[in-house]
Amino acid sequence: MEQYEPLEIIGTGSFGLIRKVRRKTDGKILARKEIDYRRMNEKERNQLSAEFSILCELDHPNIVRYYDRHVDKINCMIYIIMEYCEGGDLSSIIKKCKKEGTFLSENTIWHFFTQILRALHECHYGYGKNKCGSNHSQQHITILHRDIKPDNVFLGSDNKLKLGDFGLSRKLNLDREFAQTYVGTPFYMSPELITESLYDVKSDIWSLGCLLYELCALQPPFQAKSQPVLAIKISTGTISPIPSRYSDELYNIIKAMLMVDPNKRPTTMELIKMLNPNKDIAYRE
Ligand SMILES: CNC(=O)c1c(C)[nH]c(/C=C2\C(=O)Nc3ccc(Cl)cc32)c1C
Repeated sequence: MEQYEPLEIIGTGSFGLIRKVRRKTDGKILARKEIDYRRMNEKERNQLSAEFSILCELDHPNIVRYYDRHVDKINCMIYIIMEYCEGGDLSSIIKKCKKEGTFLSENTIWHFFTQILRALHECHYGYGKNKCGSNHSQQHITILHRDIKPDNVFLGSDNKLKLGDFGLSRKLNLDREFAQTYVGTPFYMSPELITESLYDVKSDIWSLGCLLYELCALQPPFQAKSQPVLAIKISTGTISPIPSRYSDELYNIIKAMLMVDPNKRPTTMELIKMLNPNKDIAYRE
């Protein structure tokens, strides 16, 4: 770890904190997730191993780039070196709007949504990049993020959004295999998790719908003071309208992703096809 000069702590991720670091060889600024594995149980250590194997597979402009990992056995620490995102997370951007009494423009919301959708499409239908030397040939893999929320989407130095923190993610070998246990943020928990505790690609789509709703309304679509009441609200799937400043098209996409029946929710491919290319014209790559 002497390769990196530690700088300030910038946030917390799954299992540990996130610190800004400077790579000594070239001065490049990176982000380091620091995990004390003494405090981790067997299940958490397995999940961390899963995160690492997932990070090795992903290489996409809208996914936080993974660089390296180190184990410090003396201090029982694991360090994961990743891309630094100087714009911070979407949660801070939403909080800033609420504080200032402003809303994100529809154009910005389409721009943000398009990028997160591309990242999620890569997770659900991409091909492994095996960047860490594993010898499997490029094959289709399904990666469930399982904790899509504004805190896990970051703004990179290239002004691109990056889906991050795969600390709760799961790689599925079979497309329809379910990840048996649910973890993640209750606000964004999908109805099928409340009833059956099964998680698949359509559960990520639900969370993406919750995130898109929150970009518009500056609050989650389902809120309650207790988890049982929250579970009832989620199971009904009833949402309040988004501010009238936004188009019906935006509201319709949110409603499609928040269908209680997961089979009625669109896939990332169907969403990409629904998006009118003109919606992103201001930011076309
Ligand atoms: C107040 N903190 C920030 O503005 C902030 C900044 C400038 N960067 C971050 C976070 C990350 C960052 O910059 N790179 C990351 C890679 C993985 C994960 Cl899980 C998080 C990050 C944060 C939370």
